[in-house]
Amino acid sequence: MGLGGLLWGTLSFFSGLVWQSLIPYGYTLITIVNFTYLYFSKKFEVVRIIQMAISVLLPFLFQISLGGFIPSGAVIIWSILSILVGFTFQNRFTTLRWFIFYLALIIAGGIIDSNIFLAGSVDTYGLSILFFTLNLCVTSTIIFIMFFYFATNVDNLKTQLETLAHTDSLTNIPNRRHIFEIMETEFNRVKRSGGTFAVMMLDIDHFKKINDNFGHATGDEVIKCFSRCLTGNIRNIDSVGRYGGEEFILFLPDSTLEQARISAQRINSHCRDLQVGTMNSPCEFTVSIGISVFTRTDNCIDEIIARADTALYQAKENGRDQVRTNPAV
Ligand SMILES: Nc1nc2c(ncn2[C@@H]2O[C@H](COP(=O)(O)OP(=O)(O)OP(=O)(O)O)[C@@H](O)[C@H]2O)c(=O)[nH]1
Repeated sequence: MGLGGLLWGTLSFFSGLVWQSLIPYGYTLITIVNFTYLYFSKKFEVVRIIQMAISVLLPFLFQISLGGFIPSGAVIIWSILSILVGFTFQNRFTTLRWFIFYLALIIAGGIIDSNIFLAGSVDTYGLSILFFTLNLCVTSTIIFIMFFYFATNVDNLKTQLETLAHTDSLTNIPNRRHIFEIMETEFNRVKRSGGTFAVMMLDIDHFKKINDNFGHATGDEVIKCFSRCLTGNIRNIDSVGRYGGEEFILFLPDSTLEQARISAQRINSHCRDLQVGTMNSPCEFTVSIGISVFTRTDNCIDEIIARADTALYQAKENGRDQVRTNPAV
């Protein structure tokens, strides 16, 4: 766009429109200053607004300086191009607002240029301006709708991809990466502002035997059943994620070791009552749970997870189907 301003300015300059050429040259200059400012300040929002504003307003100013729509018709295409480029670096509804602004300017410009209000009637020149305005509004709206539709599809695809990248496909709960992101954010918040949280590692006991005895499909059903049990037994501020295989992780904000232990025991005993239907006998399962809490000396979330993992290992070593904390309580 900056290059476009440079070309337009040069074209105008050598066509004898010396002072008018300052407007596109000004556009190029502001663009360079704006992007240099972005490079150093990283204030994307400010730069975005300035760039969209000059992209819509300066072509109109250039047009006025040339004497209206007819002598400068092509310039206005510059604006619609800038607005469409807006789709790539801002929200599509923000782009829509800029487009409505652009349409309002075109309509206002067309009406003023046609002289309809001053003259009280419209002559052949005025009529051609009004037709030109109508034509411009219709074609730019059609082009805008096409781009808006395309941008909507891209946005929907982006949302779907984000959901896929964050969700475990078997259980529909956050996957390992996403639960880590959640825990890391909360860890940083608690480290800075104070507070506490607990982390629970949960593992289905002898899951290999379930697979071997009942088949892989029943194994998958057990994982889903356990996942439902977890989501049904947590507060809405807690987060659950599939850590991998038959291992899950529960993140409990504002919880002490004792509170987390009570919650873990509830999950542990609830699992004993669960059954997954199979062709033969129902499949029952138990879980082992290890818990730890945030301490002020922790430097990263992995340290708390490692402690919970040690507690889980102890629960397994001690005969499974039980809850262990680290430190022990
Ligand atoms: N059905 C099914 N099995 C899985 C899935 N992910 C991992 N597994 C199986 O889970 C089993 C885990 O076995 P182990 O790590 O030995 O653990 P375990 O048998 O539960 O033994 P303990 O944890 O010591 O009680 C492995 O056989 C994996 O192949 C899955 O998504 N579905």
